Amino acid sequence: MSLELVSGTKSFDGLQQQYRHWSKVLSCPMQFSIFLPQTADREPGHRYPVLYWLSGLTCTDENFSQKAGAQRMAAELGIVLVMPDTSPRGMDVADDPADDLGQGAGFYVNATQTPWKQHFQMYDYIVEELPLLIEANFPINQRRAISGHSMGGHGALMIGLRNPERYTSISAFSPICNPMACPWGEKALSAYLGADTTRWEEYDATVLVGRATLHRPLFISQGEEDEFLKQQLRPEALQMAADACGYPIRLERHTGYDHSYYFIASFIEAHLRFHADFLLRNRLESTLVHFTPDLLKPW
Ligand SMILES: N[C@@H](CCC(=O)N[C@@H](CS)C(=O)NCC(=O)O)C(=O)O
Repeated sequence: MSLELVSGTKSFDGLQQQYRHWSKVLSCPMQFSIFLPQTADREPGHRYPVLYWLSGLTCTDENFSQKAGAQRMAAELGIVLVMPDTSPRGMDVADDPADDLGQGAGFYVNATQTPWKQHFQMYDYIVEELPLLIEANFPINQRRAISGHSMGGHGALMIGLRNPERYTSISAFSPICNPMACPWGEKALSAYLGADTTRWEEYDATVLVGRATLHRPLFISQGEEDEFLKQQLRPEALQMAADACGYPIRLERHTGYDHSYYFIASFIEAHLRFHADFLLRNRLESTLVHFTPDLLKPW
């Protein structure tokens, strides 16, 4: 798979870049942003761990890179940031005039319904295709963490809970915690997956938390003045499900903050430091909350 450099600029001694590539999984060209730290005191051949960031409704690969101010801490900690787009795009790709369906609103699922299924395979793109591409082309190791915002927070929680062997740690800002039971989720999951709600469960963090056999460190930040909190996000549903099955989650609520990137920018340092604690450890097993010997691998 070849990569085409779209733009590049120096930031905090590292590089902020955008690339285009052909996605076999999504059957269209895709763009992603990446921040590559460049730390003078690291030895030649050093390989960095990666944080994947999934953005929310209406976003592209650029919202986080331009608004969150994450590069300073990523440079200091020595973490690569990978920021994919939120859906397949293009004239030939199905779309909907609403903000919460179609292009810019892929919900990180593999669609099974017409007209979406031809291109909307974002789950496979984020879990399989993109990491392969990143790991083949950049100086990184195979330690991955995942985070995101709103629809992307849903994506990060759902993907992290389903793939604990792939990610050292999971975090989210203002995530859609229970998409099966909120208007955004009901609309998207019924369009992409059809009417059978048992298929929706594999994409709902509140359901998945109860099915997890391996617990990763999980951190959520939520603003109390978030305009979508009560109707769309429902962190209390996830907290209840996690408490019921003994999955430890750290849910921090912040007075006065809303749903915007101003909130993300205010707390991104805490999330990067949280992930660094696990990404930069010597062995993955030290990150396990519940020790499961079968899944231990040297890193
Ligand atoms: N327009 C949408 C919500 C759009 C929105 O708030 N998007 C968030 C993610 S859910 C975002 O990150 N927007 C882009 C930005 O603030 O840069 C609605 O009101 O239903």
